[in-house]
Amino acid sequence: MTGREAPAITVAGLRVQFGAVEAVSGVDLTVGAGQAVGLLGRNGAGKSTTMRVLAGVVPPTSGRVEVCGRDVRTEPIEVKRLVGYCPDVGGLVPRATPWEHLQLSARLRRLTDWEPQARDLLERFGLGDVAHRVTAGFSHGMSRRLSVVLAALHEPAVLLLDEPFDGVDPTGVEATMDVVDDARARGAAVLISTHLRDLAVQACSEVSVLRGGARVATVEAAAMAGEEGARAYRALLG
Ligand SMILES: Nc1ncnc2c1ncn2[C@@H]1O[C@H](COP(=O)(O)OP(=O)(O)OP(=O)(O)O)[C@@H](O)[C@H]1O
Repeated sequence: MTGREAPAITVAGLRVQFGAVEAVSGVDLTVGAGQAVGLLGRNGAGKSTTMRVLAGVVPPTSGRVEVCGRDVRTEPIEVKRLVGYCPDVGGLVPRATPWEHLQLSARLRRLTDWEPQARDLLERFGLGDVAHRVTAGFSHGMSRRLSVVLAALHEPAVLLLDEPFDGVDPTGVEATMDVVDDARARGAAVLISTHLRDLAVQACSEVSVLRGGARVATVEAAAMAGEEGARAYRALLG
């Protein structure tokens, strides 16, 4: 299968073991080009670990994980090139400014003509005024916003957003929704892990629910909306 024919994200029978802890014990997931899928589940369900495997940060213990047809195990550099990843925590250098983060990211990815896109993203996320301030003093929401900006800079084929809405105010949420919509419009695949069910419904076409490291359901996002969706979600959480 060539990269062009493959789904943007393929996860089949993923297991991840950390010593005695089985963080992921059977996740299957497919995200096609132009699709956004939400990952829901309780704390410790395995959402971030699944994201980390897709980002090439954590190796799978077993299973098949591919990004645009590239195996995360055998083609990690190519996978990192294809993916834009907003981790759930960390990832920012306290002594560096947003602009320096963007410069570094652009250099590592050998991007050219990236500055207009970087300025546009910083403005959209309300970070224009702090572009040259070190991130050490950033609030949680500001750091989240910058992490989304960094994930989106190179217009990746696969956008992985882990808790992008956590502690983010409504304008930041709106900017993130725009980034997701833009990504889908240019044919990228988006995977969003969040505890905010309503925002997952808003951003995504499908939602997968993880429980105890395994996928228990994949449903149309609309099925998770409102009071009825809340009941359906609670039933899936067990
Ligand atoms: N590096 C690690 N070493 C040991 N255990 C880990 C490690 N990373 C994750 N785990 C464990 O794997 C399980 C799944 O964690 P994960 O962070 O993937 O869950 P999550 O669904 O993202 O949770 P949350 O919603 O709280 O962010 C948890 O039991 C966690 O303690």
